[in-house]
Amino acid sequence: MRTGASPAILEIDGVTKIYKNGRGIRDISFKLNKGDIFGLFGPNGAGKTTLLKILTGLCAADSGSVALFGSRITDRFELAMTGTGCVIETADAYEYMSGHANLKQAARFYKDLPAKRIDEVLEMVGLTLYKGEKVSGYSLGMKQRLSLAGALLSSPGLVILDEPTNGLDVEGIIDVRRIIRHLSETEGTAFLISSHMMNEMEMTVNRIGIMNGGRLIHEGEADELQQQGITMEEYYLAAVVKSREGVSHA
Ligand SMILES: Nc1ncnc2c1ncn2[C@@H]1O[C@H](COP(=O)(O)OP(=O)(O)OP(=O)(O)O)[C@@H](O)[C@H]1O
Repeated sequence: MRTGASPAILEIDGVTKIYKNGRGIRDISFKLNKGDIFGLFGPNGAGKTTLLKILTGLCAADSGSVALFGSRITDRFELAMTGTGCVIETADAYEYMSGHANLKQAARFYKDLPAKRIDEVLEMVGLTLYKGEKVSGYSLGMKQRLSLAGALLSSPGLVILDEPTNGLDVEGIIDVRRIIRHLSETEGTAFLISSHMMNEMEMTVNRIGIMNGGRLIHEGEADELQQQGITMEEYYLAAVVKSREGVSHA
């Protein structure tokens, strides 16, 4: 059971970012606690990537605040990002290097990382057999797994994943879900996972946020829906349709 006393791992408060074309995200607020697996769902263009980019410092919000592990990213970016692993959009790996060599390169950014950690994360994502092969010969799914391995290198308390099952086959999707659940249960790692493929993630998340048209139109516990006897997909479609009707009637 989670207590309200422990500090939030991630706290987003009133985040707004509007691009020059008038689109973007408005007034987004929610919190993540230790071990939470938060699924951020929404159709294409809902604003998920914009939010994740703000959370990881890739772009700045117009207003609102983001705190990671109690530190605001605008005040103490490096401190806030310590303990956060992320994969935003397709991660770039050096194609001419092996998977292992790529991770060795990435490991240089972290102080005091034990050498065996690289093999540990490769094992977690099921790439041990292929670790010596050049990334140029990897499938998209293998590249996704390598990105995930990179995000796990520093044993982060929060992992942010943008569309983590993109390009994965069924087995790969099941593996990614297994890794996420295992780390949440055994290490208390929190995950923020954005996806427009709700059915791929609904068995993994314990909390859901639904974005549409730049707004968070629903936020709550995943099992609330089970108690109501509706699937996450049914709820999602109803929420998105309702918010569209709200906009068109406004
Ligand atoms: N750099 C940009 N300049 C102008 N508009 C942008 C920019 N990036 C995103 N947008 C717009 O902001 C809105 C939110 O886009 P965003 O990429 O965050 O959505 P998304 O939910 O991640 O969608 P997808 O699943 O397609 O990646 C969209 O209307 C998009 O067209």
